[in-house]
Amino acid sequence: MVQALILTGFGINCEEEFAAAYRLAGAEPTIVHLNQVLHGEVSIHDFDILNFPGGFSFGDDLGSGVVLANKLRYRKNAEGRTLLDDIRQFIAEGKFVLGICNGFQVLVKLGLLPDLAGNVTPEVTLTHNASGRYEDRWVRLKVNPAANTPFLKGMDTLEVPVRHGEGRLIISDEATREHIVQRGLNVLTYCDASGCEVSAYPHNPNGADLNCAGLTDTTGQVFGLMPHPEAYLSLYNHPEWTRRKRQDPTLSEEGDGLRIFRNIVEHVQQHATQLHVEAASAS
Ligand SMILES: NC(=O)CC[C@H](N)C(=O)O
Repeated sequence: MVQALILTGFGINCEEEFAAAYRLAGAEPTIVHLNQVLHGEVSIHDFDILNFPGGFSFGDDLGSGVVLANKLRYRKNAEGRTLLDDIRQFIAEGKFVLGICNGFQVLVKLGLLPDLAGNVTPEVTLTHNASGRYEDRWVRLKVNPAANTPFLKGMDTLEVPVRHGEGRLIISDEATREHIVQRGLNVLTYCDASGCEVSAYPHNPNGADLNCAGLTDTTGQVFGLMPHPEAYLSLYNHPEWTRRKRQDPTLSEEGDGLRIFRNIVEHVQQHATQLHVEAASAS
């Protein structure tokens, strides 16, 4: 069974929704306090997908995700390794990392997204919404057709809620912006009800550069986004479900967000089967 490690602690608060998403997608979720990983009681290497849920880690002090990212970058275990060292090895082994909202902020502040140069130096940042306030509502996203990540395979648009105060992506360097666009790493943009990209408020809730709601790294194995797909697992999570179901009784009872979790779980399953077949034919 595909194993998903879900980190919690220090003010992270979406771990149960993450676990529900992976359970519905056919994986086995394990929720673990970050300290258990930092103290060597749990190894990320026993898992296939490493997950950073949303929340208010360290009360958003110094900027959302900053303290948690620094803990991963600088705190050394008994062998003198940081968790960032382990995460880099995890990615090099072909495994997957997902960060949502505060989790996305951690991956960006850590330099794992977009990580164009491969040296985990932060290249972009996420800061306070241009509206100057916390945005808590539903948005629609368009998947970049150039996206090359199993998380978004076969997807075109999706509706999901946002709830954040610091979701504004800033790309201050022109060369970085060009690289991101050329490689299709800006995998999600805000759009209107008809699926047309719209960068104006309120469609784009935070004023993000490139109208960007989510990024991947160059391998497509690391994926982060501001909106919350784990909060739309069932049609009944949506405020308009009664109206929609009345209009179309055949409407699927699955929420749009579940697709992302199904995608990555299926990808890991297929890859495991492929390795199994290769090992069997080699022996
Ligand atoms: N829902 C969240 O993860 C919020 C992230 C962060 N605390 C912010 O407000 O931007």
